[in-house]
Amino acid sequence: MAISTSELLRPVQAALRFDEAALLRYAVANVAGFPEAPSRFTISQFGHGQSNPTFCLEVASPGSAGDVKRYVLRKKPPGVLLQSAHAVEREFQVLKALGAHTDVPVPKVFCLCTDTSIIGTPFYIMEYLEGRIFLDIKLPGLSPERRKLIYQETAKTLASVHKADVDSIGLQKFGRRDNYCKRQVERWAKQYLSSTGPGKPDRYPKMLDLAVWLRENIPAEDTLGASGTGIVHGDYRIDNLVFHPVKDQVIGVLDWELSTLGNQMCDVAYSCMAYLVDSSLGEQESYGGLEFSGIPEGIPSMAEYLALYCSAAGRPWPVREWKFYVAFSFFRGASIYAGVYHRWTLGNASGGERARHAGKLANVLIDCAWAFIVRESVLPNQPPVEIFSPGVAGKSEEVYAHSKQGIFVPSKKVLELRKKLLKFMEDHIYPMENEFYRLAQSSSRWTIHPEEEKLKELAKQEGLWNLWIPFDSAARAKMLLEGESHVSPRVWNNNFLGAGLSNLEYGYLCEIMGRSVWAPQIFNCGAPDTGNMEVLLRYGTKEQLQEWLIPLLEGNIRSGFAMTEPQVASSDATNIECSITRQGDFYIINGRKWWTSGAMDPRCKVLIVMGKTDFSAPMHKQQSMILVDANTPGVHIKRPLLVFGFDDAPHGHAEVIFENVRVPVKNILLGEGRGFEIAQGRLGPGRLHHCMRLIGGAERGLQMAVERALKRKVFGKLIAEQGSFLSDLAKCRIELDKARLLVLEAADQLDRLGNKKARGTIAMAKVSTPNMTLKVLDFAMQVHGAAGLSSDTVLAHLWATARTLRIADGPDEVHLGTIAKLELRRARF
Ligand SMILES: Cc1cc2nc3c(=O)[nH]c(=O)nc-3n(C[C@H](O)[C@H](O)[C@H](O)COP(=O)(O)OP(=O)(O)OC[C@H]3O[C@@H](n4cnc5c(N)ncnc54)[C@H](O)[C@@H]3O)c2cc1C
Repeated sequence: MAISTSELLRPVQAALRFDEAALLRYAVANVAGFPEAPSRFTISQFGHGQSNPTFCLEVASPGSAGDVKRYVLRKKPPGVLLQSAHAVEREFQVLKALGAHTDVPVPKVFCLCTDTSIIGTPFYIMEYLEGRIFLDIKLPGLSPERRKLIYQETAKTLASVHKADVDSIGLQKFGRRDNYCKRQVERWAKQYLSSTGPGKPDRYPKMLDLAVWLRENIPAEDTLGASGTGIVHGDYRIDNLVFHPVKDQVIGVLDWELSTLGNQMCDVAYSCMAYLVDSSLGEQESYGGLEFSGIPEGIPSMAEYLALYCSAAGRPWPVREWKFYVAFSFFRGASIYAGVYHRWTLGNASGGERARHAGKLANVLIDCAWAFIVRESVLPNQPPVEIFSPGVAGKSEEVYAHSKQGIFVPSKKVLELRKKLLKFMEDHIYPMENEFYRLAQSSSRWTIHPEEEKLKELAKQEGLWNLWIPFDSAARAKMLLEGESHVSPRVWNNNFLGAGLSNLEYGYLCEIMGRSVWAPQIFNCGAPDTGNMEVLLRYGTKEQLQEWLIPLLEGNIRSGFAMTEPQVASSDATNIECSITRQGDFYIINGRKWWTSGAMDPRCKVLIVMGKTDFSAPMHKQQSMILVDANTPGVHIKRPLLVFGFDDAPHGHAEVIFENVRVPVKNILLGEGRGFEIAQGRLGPGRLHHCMRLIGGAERGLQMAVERALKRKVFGKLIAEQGSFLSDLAKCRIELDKARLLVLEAADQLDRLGNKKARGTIAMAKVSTPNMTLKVLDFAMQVHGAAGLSSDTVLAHLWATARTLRIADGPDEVHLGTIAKLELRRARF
């Protein structure tokens, strides 16, 4: 459980007492609003913390009916101090700048006193923050959901500190930014030497070796002093944060004694120390951190915490340099604890008797550094993404927030986007449909209508571009690509990584795009591009992202997904026969695919091909996915396939032969044998996007049916006045709204629980939505009479598309099998 700020207060230690009357006179004169002749003035000391002694001043004004004001005083410790340590003047400076000019949560500072005649040392007075402090990093007594929120907030707050622009808040001279690590290694090495040795506590030789290793492994980025530099807090830990008394929100970052400017990744590594070592002072058997003692449910792993930080701060994933930063943190900690221990031997450690253990702890940290250095791997190559899903906690708060209005109520942001989208459809898409159809039925059908590219630019300008990208996938790509000079600034400036929506939020927008078969691609939200981009966002390497994802995000190229083969039942992908065989630095692909949607499009430049890299491996480890440049020799586009006579030009569904196609090894996605894993990641959201679009198609059909029925008379009455019409209309509305709710529920589950756990509901949506859409469109066609079956209305094309989706992305029977299997499993347990 957390402890409240006031619970940390203790009587002042005898060695730290000072002249209270002098302080009172000073405070009255220098702190605005400080009661002038208080009826009560008491001082207590915060019992937590080791460095600068910190006190609570309680002041009651006369006649104020017992109202007590609280302030916090922080001072240097008495006695001889190490040079540059305990710099309360610097603490004051950084708190003042951050408080005045940024959103970083810090206590307000009132005055700094450098006159040592008042209470013996310099001090400053600041705001007292009543809130919760989590002294135990395991957060006992909290639910997993709240633990996750507390750690998310901790990572985000550190990112907010690091994002402060020191040049514009007057802190540009607060420290040097270049060569920070190099200078820090020397500083703490020197400090260690001055706290240990002859006549002082023993020196640990491994510490000297550690200094050598660090000097030899300083990251190249350290010399640059540009990106990744700025404010470094220096002691950023969860117990230096004050959380709001009720909400899981940081209201104050404390203890800025070690703050400076420099390489901020040092700060991040330091804030991860709790995962690796328990550095609380005390007599203990083991000093193992969370990774050793077990990470309590809800608390993210170190890699996840780091990913949260990198995402919030917009920093690249530090896989190469992480060993240095962590080892440096241990080194610095060891030097600090050696200093604390030395001061204890001299009798002036502010932490009192607990400081007797600091010497031992310093040596533990040195051993931990070496244990970390010799680890083979310290971080996954790519940041984990699961932690970005809102989780149960996000959901429960969301549900609570919405409970006054209903669960599926779109946010203001979504409503605004929806309004814009509806207008765009009215102004630009519906009026162009006939024109698009005309070209698609002409001899130039496999070319792009010039208006399409113009509308794409307009959609970008309107902020209606790539709305499908879920925020967690965007976060991973940002981490991998941020700072890469050859990524066009357009990607960042124009929100090409989406609007930060969840799948649920996208659901409200995608269905509007689904009202016209031409719309999704105008917003770069069409299949199969979205599924292919999702694969790259989730599983691509940095190089793959640069080569293929960026042009796809920009809408400069299109893509295809080649899995289905004519000669085998492809609803069971284990049957696939296409071979992907390694030869030196290349893979050779041989196989025959069909229904590769989009492959006829002149802009289609890349295909994701699924095939087998190892025919002898276990069933689900045989398949791999590989990126194939569509212009590679041996890729033969044979013919477009027709769906009830529609060839869907200029997009098309192609039969493609792969004949000895040579593809560089770097094009493999995720690794050999990982094809099924990727398919799971791709198909979940992709299937739901189809369903969302179908809801829109059904909605348009229903609207057209009503409009027709209100205009056309049969046997003396409007169709809308016929009883059979009314009853069918009502039934269609019921079916449509049922399916919509199921799709939204599946999207919500996808956000909260992930692909695997949401698969049952996704399967239900995937079966019910095309079947519902077919019924509604059939009704609309019936109301239109023969016109409904012609190409004079959009109904026939919408119907043909809906019919394909009882087969494409898995036939109904396969999804029904999934639902039934889960149902039986539920019954058994
Ligand atoms: C318009 C359209 C676009 C497409 N786009 C693409 C694309 O871009 N890329 C791509 O790779 N593929 C694409 N496909 C192909 C599609 O994914 C496959 O058609 C689908 O997976 C089914 O495979 P299949 O055709 O080989 O049918 P089969 O596997 O031969 O199945 C035939 C039938 O068998 C029955 N069946 C299957 N499994 C079961 C079961 N477990 N229980 C009971 N009955 C069962 C079902 O009735 C099923 O329809 C597209 C298809 C269409 C129509």
